[in-house]
Parts: sequence; structure tokens; C-alpha cells
Amino acid sequence: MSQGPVATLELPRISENRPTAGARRLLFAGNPNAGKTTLFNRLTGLKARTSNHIGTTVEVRKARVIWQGQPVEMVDLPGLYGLDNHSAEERVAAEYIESSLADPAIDLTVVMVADATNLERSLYLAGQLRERCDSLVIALNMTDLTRRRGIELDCQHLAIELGASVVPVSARSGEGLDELRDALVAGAECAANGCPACLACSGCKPAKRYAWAEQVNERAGGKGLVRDSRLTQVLDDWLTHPVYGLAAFILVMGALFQSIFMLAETPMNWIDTGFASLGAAAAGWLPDNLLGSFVVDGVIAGLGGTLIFLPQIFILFLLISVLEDTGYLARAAFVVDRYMARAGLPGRAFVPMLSAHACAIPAIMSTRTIDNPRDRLATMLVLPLFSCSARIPVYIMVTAMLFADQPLLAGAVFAGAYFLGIVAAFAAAVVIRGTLLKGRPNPLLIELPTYKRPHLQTALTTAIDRSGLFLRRAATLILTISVILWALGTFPRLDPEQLPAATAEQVEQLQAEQAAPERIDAVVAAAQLEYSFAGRLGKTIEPVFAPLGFDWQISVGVLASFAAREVIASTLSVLYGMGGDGEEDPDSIGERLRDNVSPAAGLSLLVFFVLAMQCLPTQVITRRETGTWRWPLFQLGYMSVLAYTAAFIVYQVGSIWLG
Ligand SMILES: Nc1nc2c(ncn2[C@@H]2O[C@H](COP(=O)(O)OP(=O)(O)OP(=O)(O)O)[C@@H](O)[C@H]2O)c(=O)[nH]1
Ligand SMILES: [Mg+2]
Repeated sequence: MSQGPVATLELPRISENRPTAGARRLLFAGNPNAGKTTLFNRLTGLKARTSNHIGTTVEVRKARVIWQGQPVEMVDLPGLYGLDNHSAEERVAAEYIESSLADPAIDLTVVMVADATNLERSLYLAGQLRERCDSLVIALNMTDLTRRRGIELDCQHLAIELGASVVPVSARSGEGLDELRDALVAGAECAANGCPACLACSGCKPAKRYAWAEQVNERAGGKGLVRDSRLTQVLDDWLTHPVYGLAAFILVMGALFQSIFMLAETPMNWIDTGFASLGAAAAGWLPDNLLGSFVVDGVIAGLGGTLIFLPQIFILFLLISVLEDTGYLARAAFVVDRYMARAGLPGRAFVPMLSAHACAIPAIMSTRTIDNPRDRLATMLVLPLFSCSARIPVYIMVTAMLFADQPLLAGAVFAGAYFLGIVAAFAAAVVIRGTLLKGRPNPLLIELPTYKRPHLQTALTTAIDRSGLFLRRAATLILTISVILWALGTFPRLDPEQLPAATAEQVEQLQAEQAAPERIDAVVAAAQLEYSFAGRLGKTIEPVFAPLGFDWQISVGVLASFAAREVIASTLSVLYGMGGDGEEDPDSIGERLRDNVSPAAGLSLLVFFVLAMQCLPTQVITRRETGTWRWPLFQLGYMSVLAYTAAFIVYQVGSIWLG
């Protein structure tokens, strides 16, 4: 069959389980990391997140496709090992399966995705599902890997033992998908007379069920499957070793960040020059009036100030995705567990912490793999301290300003900002675990996934997806705020005939000196900006931020960035650009800042942005995951105090040192 699936994606709330009227429902269930989401993506054409570690999917995800003119609802579930005695993280999937099974209105087929390289373990859940549902299809996934190891599982025999269709597939390569689709369209009724296996173990104790799984696995030819090859064992000995493992960890993370900056440099320069020439060209075409200023100073400057970070975001997600796919990250979690435990954080917090370097939102959601509620809450509270990609603009802006001619120092300060975020998160965890959430984290017990060759296409899809999200934000939220700021900085208009006395005097003096007209324009533009709403607002709040060394422009930017922190870059591009020297060629953000901000104030700004909680969407997610506004408010409170205090110290000490 080759009808292209037409899919729409929706994210229901966890508890939502209403069937779509008249639709068949296909439920993708299976052990964690068996490839459920990869298969779901294949069949729906969607791009839900997949990766080679346990617990990637934490929410129920539905999609609707049309197959042979009929609507089919596909549901991707988080992984689970069994229907009974499930742990907290398996709850979402177990409850969804139970409630779907209990609802007679749903025309349900369960697609059990089984990892062929670990068939025995999958059979435990398969046996349970077979007992409870009348329509079950086993998608025996990862057969590309078993084949490579020279093992052919006997699917026909398995089908007889289980009394259900068994279709060998490779979700990654797409092999067997047509056969799977045919089996699903056909309806996939289980053998009416029941199957010996299920009759034999109905109501069995787990131990008996495991024994049954072992026997069936053996009869299907899965006994020869040694999960871990010799190479895997050797690699694991090294990568989880307390000393070599830590060295490897530092090396890998260092290489990751180093390559992000190296690879992103050239495309960032292109974007920078591109927008600079675009601004200059637009300034040439457009009349020198409000419209011209709106396009050049509002739209182009605002967009350019944000889009410049696209290459870094793309490369960061690409590399993290590649690394995840290899299976290394689970080993890294194992290595850092002992250090995390000292701060009161569970080892499982490692993967959320790593994703928090891209964005705190998915990171907070992925803490669902931490069973202990206190461990989980402590992790959530400190996650926003890690340097997410929205902070990168500020880091680049400030380092470019302070150390334009010293790339090594710039790199060190940049890394320092990341490091500060990590140290602050661990310190906050120590304090929180010692006071609010007393107790020690549970020791780390994770299953190490098998090493896999990374899939470039998956990584590219993730990177494109995340960059798309960033672009949409840039195009909507950030552009809107830039335009609002332009308007705030433009109105009310200052009548050129009625300049304030000081400005008029300055202009007269410049005219007497026969200064270049641009210099006179710049003086008038600065007076206009101070006269505007933005100028008045900035001047009002300036005293609050003055002890941190922020002038009124930065104060406006800091205020705006409490909605979304990356706004600061476009804000300053707009505000400093508007009050700028009026030259044809707009300078880079770094140069503009250098003219306006002292080094001590720059460092203080950097520290403030490392530590401040400036992201409404993250707070909304924290509210959702904790069920109360108390914790997001706590996040906002402690992080604001921390940011203000640290920036204050940096500015005061920095002013003495740096002059
Ligand atoms: N070689 C190979 N790898 C696969 C196949 N299917 C999935 N994978 C890889 O297996 C890993 C896990 O895939 P996911 O689709 O995220 O697994 P999942 O079952 O949704 O995992 P959870 O959401 O954590 O329960 C990813 O690295 C996939 O690229 C396959 O058929 N062959
Ligand atoms: Mg998944």
C-alpha cells in the first residue's frame, strides 16, 4: 500500500482518553526504547522525538491518519515493562491501555512493538497484553540488528505460541512496514480459541510468567541473542569507569561545545553581514521617515538580532541528538551519578539536565522518569539555571562586546557562563535538599541501552524541528516585542523645533563647528529616544538596576526579557540602533554595546542572565507538572534574588578592578 498518510498531531492531556467518533484506534505499546515512536513516526509521517535512551516519550501522543479512506487514530505511548506492578513512570501508559481496553466504544488494536534483540523481555508484556485484548499485532522491531548478528527469529512459531500476528519490521529502515500495515488493516483478530501460552499463564505470578517468556524465546530461536557483544562490554567497562569514564565525559562534553562554536561561526557571520547589508539597502530604498525607521530599526534590526543564533541552535540539537542515538548519554548519566548524589540530585536527572542546555521546557517534562517525587521536584526547581539556548544570544553579545579582539578570552568567558549556570544549579540543589526537600536521592538504576549507530536523518529532523520552533518564536513573539519596542521608542514624537534646551545647545555648538550632519542627527535621535515612552519607562526603572550597572536601555531590555530572555538581544539592537549615530551601515550588536556599556556592567549583565528566571513558558510547564503555582513562583523568587545579588557583586567588584 502506498497511500501517503495524512496526519494531524495533537497532544491530549494525560487523562484524556475519548475516542474519536467512528475511528479505529491503534495503540503503540511496548518496552521502553523498543522503537515505538520511530514506528509511529513512520506510519503517521510525523516527527515525534525518538532517542536511544529509556523514557524518551513521557506523554501520550495521538495522530489521525486516513487509511483506505477510513480514519485511523494512532496513539504513541511511553514505554512499560508490564501491566501489573508498574512504576510511576509507566503509569501513564498502563492507565491509557487499561482505559482503552475497558471502553467498548473503541475499535481497538494494540500494536505491541517488541525489540527483537531483547525478545525475552518483551514477551512478558506480550503475554499480558494477549490475555487482555482480542486484537493484538506484534511488530517485531529492530530485525535489521538481529539479522546483522546472523539470527533469524521464527515469527511463524511465535505467532502460533502467542495466538497473534507477528510481523518482522525495522522501523528505522522501513522494512516490513507494508506487511505491518496490511496486518493492521486486516483487523488482526487474535486466534479465537485463545492460545496455549496465555491459557497456561493466565493469572500467573510474575516468576512463572518470566519462565514462560524464557521458554517461548528459546523456542522462537532467540536464545542465541546475546544482548551485549564483547565490544559493548569493553566499551562499557571504560565509559562507566570512575576515572576513565569521567575523563571521557569531560572530553565528550568539551568537544560538543567546542564544535558548536566552531561550526556555527561561519554561518553566523553570513547572517550578520546579510542583515547588515539588508538594513543598509533598505535604508537606501526607503524614505527617511517613520516607515523607513519602522522597517530598518524595528523589523530588520529585531529579526537580525535574533536569527543570528539559528546556526548554534541547529548544531546544538543536531549533535545532542547524534550523541543520544549512540547510547552514550545513558553511560554518562551513570558516571556523573555519584557527583549528582552529593548535591542531592538523582542520576536520572542527568538527561533532563543535558536537555536543559537546549531548553528547560522539554527538560522539565522529561523529569517524569524520576520516580521519587522529592527528587523530581528538586530537579525541576534547578533545571532553569542551566544555560538554555535562549541565553546564548546574551552570552555572545556580551563576550563579543568585551573581548572582540581576544577570541580565546571570549571563549573562556562564554564557557564560564555555562559553568556558572551548572555550579549555581548544583549549589541551589544542595540548599534546597538541605532545607525544603530534605532527603537523599534514590540510587541510580537504569538500563543501559545497546550502542547504536546514530541515525543522521533522525538527528537532522530533530535539529530542523527545533530550529523551526525557534524561528517561529523569532517570527512571532520576538518580532512582536521588537516592533512594540520600536513604537515605544518612537512615540511620542519630539518636535525638532522644540528640542530640550541642552540638546538645542549641543546642536548649535555642533553646527558652529560645522560638524558632519550625521553627528547632529545622532544627538537629535538620542534626545528623541529619551523623550519617548521607552525612554521614560527606562528612566523610571533605571534606579532599580543602576546598582548592577545597567543604563536605562538595558533596564527596558531586562524588563522585556522576563517574557522571553532572548528578547534582550533584539531589544538592545532596536534601542541602541535607534539612538545610534545614524550611519548608513548598522554596526554589529557587539560594537553598539561597546560604545554604551562598561566592561563591569557587561559582566554584570551576563551574570544576571545566567541566573535569572526569565521564561514564562517554563513557569507554565512547572505549574503543570507540580500542579501548583507555588513552585514556579518559588523558582522566580529564588532565581531573581540570586541573579540580582550576584550581578550586584560582579558590578561593584568589577568597577573597582576594571575601572
Ligand atoms: N537499528 C534500529 N534502530 C531502531 C529501530 N527502531 C528504532 N530504533 C532506534 O531505537 C532507539 C529508540 O527508539 P524510540 O522510537 O525512541 O523508542 P521508544 O520505544 O519510543 O522509546 P521510549 O519512548 O523511551 O519508550 C532510537 O535510537 C531509534 O533510532 C530499528 O528498527 N532498527
Ligand atoms: Mg517513544
